[in-house]
Amino acid sequence: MFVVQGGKILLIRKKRGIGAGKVNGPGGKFEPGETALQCVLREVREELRIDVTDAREMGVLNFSFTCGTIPEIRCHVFMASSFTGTPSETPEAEPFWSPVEEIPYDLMWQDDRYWLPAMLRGKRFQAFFTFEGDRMLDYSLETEEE
Ligand SMILES: COc1nc(N)nc2c1ncn2[C@H]1C[C@H](O)[C@@H](COP(=O)(O)OP(=O)(O)OP(=O)(O)O)O1
Repeated sequence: MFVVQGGKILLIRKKRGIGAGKVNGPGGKFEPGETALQCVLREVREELRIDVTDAREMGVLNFSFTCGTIPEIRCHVFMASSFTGTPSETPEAEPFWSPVEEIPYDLMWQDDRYWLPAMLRGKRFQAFFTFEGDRMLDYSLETEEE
């Protein structure tokens, strides 16, 4: 989930789980029976203690890993601009606001720099990425017409 307000984007330093130590948006794994929207709203509440009120799904990321022991990940990406509550640090995440022009891509998963700029221009997208550990090997990206 990427909340954007007044030219700033709400990011987290992830403290545990997949991608611990990286900067990302809040998010996490489905619980049984959840839709993607229910999942992301719950994860944002758990990780940042806020309730997003206008989530919209913008795209899907498909990750595969060369090692064969990590299962493929299908990741639904949402954007929003309003929420209730105050973003707060939790055992899972430390929130911070970044100017949209200064997103710290070098601290994020390598795929983010390929699709996040298009999403921030309001474009929906679908992408496929192959990773070897933390290193991105290959990708394909489809976005809506500019
Ligand atoms: C492989 O590349 C990835 N790129 C990006 N941009 N994001 C990724 C990548 N791999 C995983 N993610 C995202 C997807 C989720 O938002 C988190 C993974 O969260 P995790 O499964 O660790 O979630 P937890 O917080 O542990 O969830 P539970 O609370 O359900 O255990 O990273």
